Amino acid sequence: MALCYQYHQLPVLPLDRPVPKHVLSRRGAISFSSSSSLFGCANPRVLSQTFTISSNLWIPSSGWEERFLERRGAISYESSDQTALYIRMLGDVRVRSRAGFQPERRDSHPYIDFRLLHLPPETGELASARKIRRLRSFQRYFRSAHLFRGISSPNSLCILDDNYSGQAMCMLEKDRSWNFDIFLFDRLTNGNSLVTLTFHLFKYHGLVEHFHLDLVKLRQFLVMVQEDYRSNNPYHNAIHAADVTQAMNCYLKEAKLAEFVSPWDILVGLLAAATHDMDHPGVNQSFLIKTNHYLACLYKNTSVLENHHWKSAVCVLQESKLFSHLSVEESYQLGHQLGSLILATDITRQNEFLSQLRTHLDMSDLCLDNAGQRHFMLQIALKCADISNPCRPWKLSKQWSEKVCQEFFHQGDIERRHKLAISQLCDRRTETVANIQIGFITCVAKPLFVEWSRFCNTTLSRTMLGHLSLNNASWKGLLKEHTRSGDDADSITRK
Ligand SMILES: Nc1ncnc2c1ncn2[C@@H]1O[C@@H]2COP(=O)(O)O[C@H]2[C@H]1O
Repeated sequence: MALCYQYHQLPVLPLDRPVPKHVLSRRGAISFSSSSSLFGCANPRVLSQTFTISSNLWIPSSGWEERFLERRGAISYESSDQTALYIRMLGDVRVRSRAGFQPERRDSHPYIDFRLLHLPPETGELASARKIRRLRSFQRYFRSAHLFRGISSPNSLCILDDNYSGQAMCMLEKDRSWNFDIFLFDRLTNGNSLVTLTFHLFKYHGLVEHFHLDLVKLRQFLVMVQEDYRSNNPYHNAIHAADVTQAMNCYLKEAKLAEFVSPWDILVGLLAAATHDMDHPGVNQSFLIKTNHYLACLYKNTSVLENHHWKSAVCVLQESKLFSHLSVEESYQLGHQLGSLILATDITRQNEFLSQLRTHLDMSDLCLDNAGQRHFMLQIALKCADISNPCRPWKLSKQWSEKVCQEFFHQGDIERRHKLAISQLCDRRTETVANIQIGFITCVAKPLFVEWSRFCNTTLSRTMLGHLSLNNASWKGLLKEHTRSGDDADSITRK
């Protein structure tokens, strides 16, 4: 069965209509057959002129190939990769036809316009769902357009926004607190935690002055990054990126690193944290491989997602022109080091990094005034930040655990529905959140954080290990309770 992966709204859908020659994808993403010469940067603004949307499927307008090819001049691509000019996936669909649509407040939950409830009944459930999705896209567009221009919402709730902004600013004063509640911060910033936090950190670290950054371009860049995360992913969304950026900032301030890191290291570290999961589709690599997704083909089944996140980041960097004043060599180094950090977050490479770190610590041979070794420690720091959620206080950690498992189980549901082999940890009928957490903490998180604590030897690194043990114990307690009462799998996290 031919499968087409729908980005904005899982699941995989059987293709029930002829597909235009090179176009394989649906709304929210565009892909091309691997043999196509049309690998290029699918910029939403270009695509909205080039394609029309019909029944949720992108249909090319006449002359689209020429127009699309024109765009290739502005695309970044690896000169070493002959076939693969990079495809920037379409992060959003701009729906422009809804004049008079009033924006409403949005918190970290998906936006829903409740007037949809009053639509005539014959529109049916599917049509309503589609409209909700389109309105949500519009909301994102509207919100970002306002952010660009610094315009606040015209309705009365902007008074509350000011109030919330004040509270968010108070939170930023404790930007290095390990108890930093990123979920609350996201609500207080009206869903803009990634933009607000990263913008603040760039200013706090003096990166704006040091690299002569244009503040407007910086904000536009961060808005584009945030927009490229998919808000309907329970876990791999912009709040996760903000959480990782906050953790990375804490780690950059750890004495052993802080003594040596340069403004350049801080710049690359924060950029990598903010962009490290850009345009994550909410499914893992094995899913992309088994559904013959074009990204798997493009990146030859190796670090497929991480390569995609990196290339998405580079595209947005270029589009924003934030670093257009850097020399060719500096720009190359920025892209290269960003890639090396993001690629290190591939969890399948965990042992490779862990054993290198162990060896260095055993030999006490880490020399952080060497740029290469500093970069290695930045890779480790980003890896730690990426999986730091089990080291947060229980109230925060539990939420992340539920979200990541929700994403796993959603993938498993799709696989079951389409009679694909259900990926490890993704079967809600056999797995529980508690079991997954105990396994993840024991086999993945603890070994890494033990070494990290050996390296840092600070209060923070010991605090993280403390939370890790407490959280593990809490999950074990929940599991025991669950086993005694014979509850169903889902109820285990409700307790
Ligand atoms: N709390 C958690 N429980 C289980 N797996 C996790 C948890 N946090 C992170 N992960 C996994 O660690 C992976 C790190 O890389 P990814 O973000 O691609 O995907 C992440 C998840 O698969």
